[in-house]
Amino acid sequence: MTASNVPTDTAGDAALTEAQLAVLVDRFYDRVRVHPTLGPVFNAAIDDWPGHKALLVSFWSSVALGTRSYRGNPMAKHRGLPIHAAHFEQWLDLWQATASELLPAVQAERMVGHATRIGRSLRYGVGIGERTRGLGLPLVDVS
Ligand code: HEM
Repeated sequence: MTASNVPTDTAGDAALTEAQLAVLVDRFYDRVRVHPTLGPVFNAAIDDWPGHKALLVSFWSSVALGTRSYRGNPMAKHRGLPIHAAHFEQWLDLWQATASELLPAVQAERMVGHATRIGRSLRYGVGIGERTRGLGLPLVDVS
């Protein structure tokens, strides 16, 4: 299904469709590829962009639509990548901007909510969660 077939529901109360997710993923990763700091990380890891996009559509349709089509281990995939906390913020900013442009506000908000939660877990998983900023207590660090 092409972008022109995607139903436009400006009220935002219709159910999100896999076609909408496919357009979101397509536009998002086109932007990621040319992003000054995200691009180099992704372009070094991904050779097959159509394959990556198809995988991510199945991931997001499993998350947002409950299709259970995705099989994989995102945590393991992100470990070992040269990712910093700033990458997660930039990733989320771009996701939010792209979702807001393409989806009705309610759906965009929902997709940003999913990504924020998953992103937080991934950050912990790759060892750059909030806790790595320290405990925030007035203790002397003897490590
Ligand atoms: C909310 C934030 C994020 C989500 C939900 C997310 C989700 C995913 C998913 C589902 C995959 C596919 C895993 C698989 O192969 O089964 C993936 C792969 C990947 N992600 Fe993320 N990701 C996020 C943030 C980031 C960030 C910040 C970066 C780096 C700047 C990043 C870089 C990559 C790369 C390079 C791959 C491909 C890895 C490979 O195939 O070897 N991701 N991501």
